[in-house]
Amino acid sequence: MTTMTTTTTPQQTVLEARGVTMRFGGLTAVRNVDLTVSTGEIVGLIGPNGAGKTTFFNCLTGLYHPTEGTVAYKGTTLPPKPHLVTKAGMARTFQNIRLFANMTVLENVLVGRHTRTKEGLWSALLRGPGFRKAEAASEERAMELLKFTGLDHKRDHLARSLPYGEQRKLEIARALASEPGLLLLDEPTAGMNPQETRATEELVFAIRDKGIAVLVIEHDMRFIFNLCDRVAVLVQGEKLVEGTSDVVQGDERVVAAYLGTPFEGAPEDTALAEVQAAESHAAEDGTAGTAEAAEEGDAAQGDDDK
Ligand SMILES: Nc1ncnc2c1ncn2[C@@H]1O[C@H](COP(=O)(O)OP(=O)(O)OP(=O)(O)O)[C@@H](O)[C@H]1O
Repeated sequence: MTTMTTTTTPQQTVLEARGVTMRFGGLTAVRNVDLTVSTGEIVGLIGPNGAGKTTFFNCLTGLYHPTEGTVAYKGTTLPPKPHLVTKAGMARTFQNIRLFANMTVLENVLVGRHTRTKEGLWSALLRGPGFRKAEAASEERAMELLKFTGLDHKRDHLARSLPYGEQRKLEIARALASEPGLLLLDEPTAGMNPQETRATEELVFAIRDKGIAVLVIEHDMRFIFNLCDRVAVLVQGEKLVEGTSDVVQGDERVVAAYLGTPFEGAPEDTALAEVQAAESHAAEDGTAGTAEAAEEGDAAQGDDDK
């Protein structure tokens, strides 16, 4: 047996979700999901529509109180309260953009800094005197983030006047304003054209290079497989597969889950194998061509065409 020597940089676990389950009445949207994200990692969370991805994000970020399970950030279990989760170091964007539409680009980022200033959210939104004082100190950092996301030239534009792709970038800038160690992105390229998607890919790599771990939900598979060090696949609330992009792309269960087609070992497959075995047995016995065999053969052909 050969011994393999690996050189790995020590990684810190940033996020550790254990046995997360979320039930809505009789519906279990997320079932017993474990997931870890470490420093320096970009992890993807994929799955068909309704698989439970956003519900899982909501459990991680305190919007939902999971029915079972725990969520820890850098070894400390988080209370299910969004502002405390953000304060601890986890920030997120939303599937449906949630900006302050009538505030400027700069103001949106400044509001995102409220967990890192002494002023609270209401003071930031109402722009009280305390906030104005803190604002002066925060502005430099906010401008750095606008530059980083390529929005510095739009600082005084109202958020609602930005094109869609820039609104998504602004959401990311605002999330970064809370100085997170982990950024959760919910469908960051939804509605983007291919150029904007590529730019977002570059932006996520740059965020990772700044030492911020990233967990991203996305339906654009090219984006996910280009970007992620590891991908977890949720299907009907359960984690079906987790691995590198290559492992996930090569897993027939994932393809089957997306296409709704049977895979090797699936019950439909066993039935098909039984039909084929019966057919060849009939052919050996010289009974091929009977009505029964023809019917079974048609059924098998029908399955193949699906
Ligand atoms: N607040 C809620 N109350 C009841 N059911 C909910 C709630 N939120 C989500 N669900 C249900 O939980 C399941 C998972 O939904 P979720 O939005 O998490 O899936 P998703 O994987 O994010 O889907 P998509 O890719 O379409 O965004 C769905 O059946 C959904 O209808």
